[in-house]
Formats: sequence, structure tokens, C-alpha cells
Amino acid sequence: MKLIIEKNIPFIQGLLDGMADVEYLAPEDITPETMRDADALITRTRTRCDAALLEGSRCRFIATATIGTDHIDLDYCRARGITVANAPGCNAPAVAQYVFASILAYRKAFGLARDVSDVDGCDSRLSNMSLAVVGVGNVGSIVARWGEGLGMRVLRVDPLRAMAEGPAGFSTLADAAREADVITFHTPLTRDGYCPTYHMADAVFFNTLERKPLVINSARGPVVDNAALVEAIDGGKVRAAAIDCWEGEPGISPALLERAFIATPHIAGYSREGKIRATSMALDAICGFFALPHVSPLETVGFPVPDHPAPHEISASYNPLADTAALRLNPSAFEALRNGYNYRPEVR
Ligand SMILES: NC(=O)c1ccc[n+]([C@@H]2O[C@H](COP(=O)([O-])OP(=O)(O)OC[C@H]3O[C@@H](n4cnc5c(N)ncnc54)[C@H](O)[C@@H]3O)[C@@H](O)[C@H]2O)c1
Ligand SMILES: O=C(O)[C@H](O)[C@H](O)COP(=O)(O)O
Repeated sequence: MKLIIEKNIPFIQGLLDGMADVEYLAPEDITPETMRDADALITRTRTRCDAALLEGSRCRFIATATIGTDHIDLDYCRARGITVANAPGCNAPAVAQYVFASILAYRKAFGLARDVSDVDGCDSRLSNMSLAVVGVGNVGSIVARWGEGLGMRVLRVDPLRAMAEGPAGFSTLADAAREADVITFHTPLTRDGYCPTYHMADAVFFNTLERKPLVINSARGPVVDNAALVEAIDGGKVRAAAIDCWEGEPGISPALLERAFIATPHIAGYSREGKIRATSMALDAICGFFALPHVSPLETVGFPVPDHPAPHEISASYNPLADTAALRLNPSAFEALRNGYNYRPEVR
């Protein structure tokens, strides 16, 4: 069996080498030619897995060591009998850490702490703020729980869940626009079906904002219309933006980079634990599919998610302004900053 593994996936080197003919390739080397005689691929978000890559390949199985699957043409894979596995929830606690570290940094920088003793944003709850969580799945559920634990008024916006579970407990995007001080996106990127998310935050949405919120996008770049966000910041509808996922990344908008309060190179999920879980889930999936002896990363981690870590623990665990400074200094190093990232520990 020939297996291609994207070479920037950590904690996987060598583990499958005795069981398959393994090639570790950079994303740009995962091509129709290298895939032609491959039976399986373990990938990240940087390889588009579609007909252009897979037509004529004998690939039967793809594992992506990521939560997102928008880089994979799932319909095509289904039609071709290619099984796809992802890593649900693997790095969700890291994204929650990113979101709250961003909110705390914003609150401090914009003078929104409640009183003088609170100016470092570290010793008080966030009970003077309302938080809209758009997309309440693996990531959004943790974000909503931590928000409530920190005293915020939380609006859960998830029309798909509201349709399946009933509207009680859910708000609408219009409610969020009216009432939220912070709006954070945690949806997949979808272009069709019920409530597609492509450009769900567009000029029309930004014009309805009433509370000059902080807008956070750590979901997928095109969920937010980046040009419209620049205009909304310039026009005073949005007070600040924290952007981890960008339209067109790695070739990101210089205008948005200049204006974003926090600007990071798609590393919200880059915790050490998240990467170990992602690799572990990909290994479980491929070993299960091909009935190989089970292997795991040398280091293992569980899934402990604190109920609501204290603000000072969150701020001490991660400083998004340091990642922002690095990206601003060298925006063309977007991909290099990701590939060389020093995976941070999750907050406990
Ligand atoms: N920046 C990063 O490093 C990073 C890390 C992890 C995940 N992500 C991304 O974050 C997003 C969320 O991940 P997840 O694991 O929570 O996904 P998930 O599938 O568990 O949850 C997504 C939720 O979004 C909801 N949703 C779908 N369309 C919606 C709409 N129009 N409006 C509101 N809600 C909608 C779904 O019903 C679901 O509950 C994904 O896009 C994922 O790729 C980014
Ligand atoms: O979908 C995900 O899990 C995240 O966006 C993830 O952090 C992306 O990981 P990468 O493709 O860079 O390994």
C-alpha cells in the first residue's frame, strides 16, 4: 500500500512506515502524478482534494488532520467511493483560548475594563459585555460555555441547530447585530444548502450593527467579506477585528491586515494538544480503514476542557498580539509562520 502524508503534520513521522510505503510530501508536491498510485492520503487544509487531484488516482481513503473539510470535495469523494475522515473537535479548546485571549486583549487596549483596578483585564469577569457565538458546534459550544462562565451574556446563533432542536435558546444573526459587543464566527464554510455561510458577514450585515462590536473570525476566511469588513471598520460600524482566517490566504488583504487589531496566520487551533489529537484521530481512522495494527503518537493527550478558565489564566497562556506583530512584520511569511509555529499549550 502506498500512503502519502503531508510533511508538515506533526507527531506522525515514522509511525506508519513499517506498514506501508510512506512518502512525506510538501503540499505543492501532492499532485495528480504523486497521487496516481497512492492508496491513501493524510492531509491538512493546504491540499485541495478534488477531481483535479484525484481523478485517475487509486486513492480510496483520505484523512485530514483538521476539523475543517472545506478543502475536500466531499461530493466528488462520495461519488468516487473515497472515504474521508476528519478530526472533529481536535483543536476546539485552542480556538476558545484564542477567542478569549483576543477579547481580553481588546478590552484592555480599548479601555473597556470596568474600573481602574480592572485595567489589565485580568482580575475581573467580563459581565459588562454580550457575546454572540455564530455557529455553536464543537468550537462554538466551548466558546459559549466559557463566555457564560465569565459572566458574559451569550447569544447562540445557529439556524441549523435551531431548526433541528427548536428555537428555544437560540438567537438570530439580526439579534447579534443589534445586541452583541463581540461577534465571533465558528461556522464551516458553505456555499449552498440551508443558510450558507459564504460572506454571511457582508456589507448589509455590517450596516445593521448597533454596538460597534469586536468581530472575530477564526472559522474560515470567506465567512466574512474582508473588503466589507475594512469598510465597516473605516465607517465606525465595527470597533475592532480579530482575524485568524482570511479570504485568499496566504495572500491576505493588506488593508485588513493594517486595520485588524489582532491579525494572525490561521493559528487559532495551533495548540500542541490539538495537533496531537488531530494526528491521533487521523491514525485511528487510517488504521481502522485498512485494518492495520493500531498506532498512536508517542505523546498522548486527553480531552480535558476546563469549564471556564479564569481571565488571568487565559491571558497568561496566550498573547495574540505577539503573533500579530510577527505577521505584520512579514505578511508574505504567512505560510512559513504557520509551518514553523511553536505550538502553544492549551489553557488548563
Ligand atoms: N482557525 C483555526 O485554526 C480553526 C481551528 C478549528 C476549526 N476551525 C474552523 O472553525 C469552524 C467551526 O468548527 P467546529 O468544529 O465547531 O464545526 P462544527 O461542525 O462542530 O460546528 C459548526 C456549527 O456551525 C453551524 N452552522 C452552519 N451554518 C451556519 C450558519 N449559517 N449560521 C450559524 N451557524 C451555522 C452548524 O450547525 C454547527 O453547529 C470550521 O469552519 C472549522 O474549519 C478553525
Ligand atoms: O480546520 C482546522 O482544524 C483548522 O483550521 C486547522 O488549524 C488548520 O490546520 P492546518 O491545515 O494548518 O494543519
